Amino acid sequence: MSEVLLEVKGMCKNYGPITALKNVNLTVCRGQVHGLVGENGSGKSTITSIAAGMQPRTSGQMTFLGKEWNPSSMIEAQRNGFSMILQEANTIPGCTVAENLFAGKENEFSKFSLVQKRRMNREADEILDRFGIHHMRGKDPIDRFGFEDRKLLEIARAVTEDTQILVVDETTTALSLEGRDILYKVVDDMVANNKAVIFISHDMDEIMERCNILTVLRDGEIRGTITKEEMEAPDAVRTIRQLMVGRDIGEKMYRTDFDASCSDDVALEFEHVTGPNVKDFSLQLHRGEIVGIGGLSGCGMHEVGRMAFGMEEVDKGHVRSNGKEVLSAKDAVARKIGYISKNRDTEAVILQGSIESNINLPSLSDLTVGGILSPRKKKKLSNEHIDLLEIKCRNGNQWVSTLSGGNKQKVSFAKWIAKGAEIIIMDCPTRGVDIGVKQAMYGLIDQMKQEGKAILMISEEMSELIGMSDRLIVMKDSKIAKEFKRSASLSETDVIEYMI
Ligand SMILES: Nc1ncnc2c1ncn2[C@@H]1O[C@H](COP(=O)(O)OP(=O)(O)OP(=O)(O)O)[C@@H](O)[C@H]1O
Repeated sequence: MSEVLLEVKGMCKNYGPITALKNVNLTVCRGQVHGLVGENGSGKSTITSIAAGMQPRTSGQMTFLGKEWNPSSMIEAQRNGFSMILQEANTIPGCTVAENLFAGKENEFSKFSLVQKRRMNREADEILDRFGIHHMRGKDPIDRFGFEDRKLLEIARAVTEDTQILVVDETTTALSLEGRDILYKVVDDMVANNKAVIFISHDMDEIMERCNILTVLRDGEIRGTITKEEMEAPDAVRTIRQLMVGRDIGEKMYRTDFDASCSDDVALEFEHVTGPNVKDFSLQLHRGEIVGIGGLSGCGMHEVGRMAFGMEEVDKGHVRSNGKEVLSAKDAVARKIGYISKNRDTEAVILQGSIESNINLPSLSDLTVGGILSPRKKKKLSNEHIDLLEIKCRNGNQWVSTLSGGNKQKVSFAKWIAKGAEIIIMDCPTRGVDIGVKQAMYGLIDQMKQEGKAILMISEEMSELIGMSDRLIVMKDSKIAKEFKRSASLSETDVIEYMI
């Protein structure tokens, strides 16, 4: 075994009555891409965030580079060679790219109490270039960039020459396809330089391809460690899934039918729509139809979703639902349009609110009896959907901010199902969700189609687009580049050809 970098012994973490970690032992060595896998809420982010100095443990010991390890902040951990890329975007709005890149390190650029902005911008550009991120410059305002680009900046911020362990916490699903290549190169370089990566992901293909050792967690406990040799066994994925979930969940993920029929009724229509990053986009989405949209970063697909929900200005053309113009997000909700934003923590859920109030939010008018909100109806609706999506929580009163990433995503999905939305725009709907729940979500999406709902699924996950869509639209440079019909022979290579 190569040199041990991080050793965690008997770690426990309690949040009041909630036990997040029970007696966890973990060893990370040089040269490892150490996968941490487990269902949503199993404790993956808790272990890594404690080791990265974000929060204290309840009990247990850690050593890093052979010494006792008790970092009191992320900055302290990073200075000592332990960095983490968080699940959600963690940039400061209103600042420049360089100010974000060097947040907490401003002193390195100050002379006579003044920050040397030019030097800061220049050094930022050099760092960005080193990572292959040429389209962002130090002087640019961060607010000009979308979620995917801000995530790239976080990668550049987290990794320095001194980084010995990098934690990648469910980062790939937040990235565009090109962004993933940048991340994978960082991971490869870490291994080539005999450092280590702790890699958290729900994508089993990615885990099997990238990692050379795996630790499986369930309910805050380590359930097994799988070596490289064991990962190469023919039934390895099945064994790992069983360890994660505690039961055999089978192989079926997506729809198995190839019947792309739907109603002739148009539920949502884009007529020659032009707006920010979208040019002359036309589409008719029918009742009982799932239309997928895919493309590379900046292709315009996320903006199409925002326009459909009245969140983005339309400069030219029309967006209509049931023949009437969609004027605003409020108007969209009233017309039973739902929208799951990719930007989870800032747009899809209210973090400082309970699970119950988040799930019920779009449905408040339906939960009113004689002008007064019915507490019984509120509780019933939220409890039904907590059960339906298996949201891991104590009860509906728990704040969304205290949920694991995947469980927050389930809340954002649940509220539109609870509303009975007729048209649902889903931007990366299964982001950060574990395999068992993903399977359940695909089943629900298929059921919605059967019930005549209209679904627009925007995604970076090629397999889910191909697996679920009746029609698949590829966008490139703000326009539609190609439309595919549902087919058993459609492959990822066919689709990617039109993206690049
Ligand atoms: N501040 C908090 N208060 C209460 N419970 C919390 C808090 N933070 C985390 N938890 C709980 O700790 C458990 C472990 O969460 P953690 O985020 O580590 O899961 P995870 O395995 O990373 O999940 P995911 O795959 O969804 O990201 C969850 O049940 C979560 O609700």
